[in-house]
Amino acid sequence: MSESNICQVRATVMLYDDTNKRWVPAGSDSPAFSRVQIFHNPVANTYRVVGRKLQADQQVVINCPIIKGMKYNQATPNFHQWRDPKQVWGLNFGSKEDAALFAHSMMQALEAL
Ligand SMILES: CC(=O)N[C@@H](Cc1ccccc1Cl)C(=O)N1CCC[C@]12C=C[C@@H]1CC[C@@H](C(=O)N3CCC[C@@H]4C=C[C@H]5CC[C@@H](C(=O)O)N5C(=O)[C@H]43)N1C2=O
Repeated sequence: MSESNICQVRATVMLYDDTNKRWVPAGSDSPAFSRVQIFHNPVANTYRVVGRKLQADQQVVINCPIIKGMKYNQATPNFHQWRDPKQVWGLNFGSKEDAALFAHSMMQALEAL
């Protein structure tokens, strides 16, 4: 099924480690930038956030469905976060413009679900 890419930004993808009450970089332990995209599947009308490390290995560090009614928290102009059933995701954006672009697409997706 073809998915269209509705936005693409640079961000460090983080997960909140509830046990130790701290943020850890998603994927291997190097907190490096990833290319984070929101994909839309128009047939199923589903959206998901996919992030791949910008480094050579292109490791997928996030592949998270956007769930109807999800709360997207813009904690600061550069750091946004949301909960999924299992964990809390955080995006530390490379720029405030990237953060605003991603938030706009996320809001569009949440409104369309
Ligand atoms: C009801 C609910 O779920 N509330 C959630 C938030 C939420 C609300 C509504 C809908 C969804 C969600 Cl997810 C909640 O509050 N959560 C989710 C897990 C973590 C946290 C809990 C406690 C800590 C205290 C401090 C605060 C925090 O984490 N930051 C402050 C703001 C930016 C600041 C920026 C960057 C990151 C990079 C590393 C660390 C640092 O800068 O060194 N850091 C920070 O310190 C960041 N917390 C949270 O956000």
